[in-house]
This record gives sequence, C-alpha cells and structure tokens, in this order.
Amino acid sequence: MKQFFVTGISTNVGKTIASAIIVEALEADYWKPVQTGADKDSDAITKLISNQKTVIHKNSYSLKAPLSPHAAAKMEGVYIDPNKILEPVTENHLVIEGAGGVLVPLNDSDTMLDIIMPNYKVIVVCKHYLGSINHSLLTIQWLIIKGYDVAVIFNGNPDPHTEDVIIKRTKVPVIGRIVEEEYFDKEIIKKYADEFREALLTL
Ligand SMILES: Nc1ncnc2c1ncn2[C@@H]1O[C@H](COP(=O)(O)OP(=O)(O)OP(=O)(O)O)[C@@H](O)[C@H]1O
Ligand SMILES: C[C@H](N)[C@H](N)CCCCCC(=O)O
Ligand SMILES: [Mg+2]
Repeated sequence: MKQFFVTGISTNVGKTIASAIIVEALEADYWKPVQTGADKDSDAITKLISNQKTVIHKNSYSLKAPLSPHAAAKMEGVYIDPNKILEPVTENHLVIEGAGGVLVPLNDSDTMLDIIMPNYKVIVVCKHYLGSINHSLLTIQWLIIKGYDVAVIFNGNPDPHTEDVIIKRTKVPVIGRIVEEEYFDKEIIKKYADEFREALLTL
C-alpha cells in the first residue's frame, strides 16, 4: 500500500475534491490529521465517494476556529504535537490531506512538512488564479529541495500559460486536471477517478 499526501498551493484550492478523486480511484482510506474550522473535510469525503473499501480515519486534531492550526490550537489551549499524529494502520492505500499549504504552522516551530513522511507521494493541487504560478513554483520547488516525490493536479479550466511554465520548470508529472464544475457528486468524482487512476498507479 502507498501513502499519498495531498497538499495545495494554499487553502481552498481543491485538496478535498482531489482527495475524493484519489480515494475513489484507488479505493484508498482517507485521513485528515489536522482539521480546523466547522466544515469537516472528512464529512465531504463521505458524501463524495461510492466504493465500499474506504475507511475514513479520525482527525488527530480537530479545532474549532477556521484559522491556521497553530492559531486555532492556541485559542483552545491545545499544543499540536507532530509526535502524536500517528499514521493509521491499514492494508489499503492511504490518502492524507494536509491543512492549507506545506508551510502552514502547527505550533511555534513545526509545519505541515513535519508530518509529510519521506516515503509519501506528495500531490500538489495547483488551482489556477492570477498569482498561482508563483505559489505553485514555490510549493513544488521547496518539496523537491526537501527530497519528496511530487506530482501535480491542476484545478481549473485549461490555462496553457500557467501550466506550461509549471511543467517546464519543475518537470513533475501531471496526474490530470479538474475543470470548473457547477457542483461535485459521487458520479462526477467517479468520472475523474476513472480518468486519473492510471497516472496515480504509476507514482
Ligand atoms: N474544479 C472545481 N470546480 C468547482 N468548484 C470547485 C472546484 N475545485 C474546488 N471547488 C470548490 O472550492 C471549494 C474549496 O475546495 P476544497 O474544499 O477541496 O479546498 P481545500 O483545498 O480542500 O480547502 P481546505 O484548505 O479548507 O482543506 C469547495 O467548495 C469546492 O467544492
Ligand atoms: C480554515 C481553512 N479551511 C484551513 N483548514 C486552514 C487554512 C490555514 C491557512 C494558513 C495560512 O497559510 O495562512
Ligand atoms: Mg480540504
């Protein structure tokens, strides 16, 4: 079984949507170690997948304030300890969704990077917006410098100017693209899962 860590170039870029697609494509388990805010990503995943094998594992930390984990934790008098964030045991592949982007702080010193294990396949969701080239290159190049295996999912309608420069300068594999959809349901997730499966299995 493999672990796929889904991160993004920021918050609200489509990590949960991409995670649902990967979970469905590989009949993988899902785990959101650190959740902040009322909109629970695990609940969204439950509504979007159809396969019977997936197990959705409990958050290690679930904090009320829709803020950066370090801030939400401080508000609740909680200390997020990476050593207490223990990967669930499973025979299935495991999709792990980060909170926000890779350098999001967990406490005064640790960041999301500190819970991305060296053997994890890291999938970066690059949403298209003016400014996303910089955010994508910063995220991907930092992960490469840190020695991770990185792949990309583009999120948004085709944007060759943005996509070509990210692909040329980082040379990371592109799993696929999620176009602008009116909404997401199990059927649409299954469609993307069928489209992305082969590329995911090569990682
Ligand atoms: N391609 C798309 N077309 C239409 N809506 C999208 C698309 N991708 C994401 N969205 C919507 O944008 C919002 C943010 O997506 P999502 O929750 O996956 O982001 P996220 O990166 O997981 O956020 P967080 O950092 O809070 O975990 C959701 O309402 C989602 O349905
Ligand atoms: C609340 C939000 N939906 C995410 N769970 C947390 C996003 C943290 C972003 C921190 C930052 O980069 O400023
Ligand atoms: Mg999410």
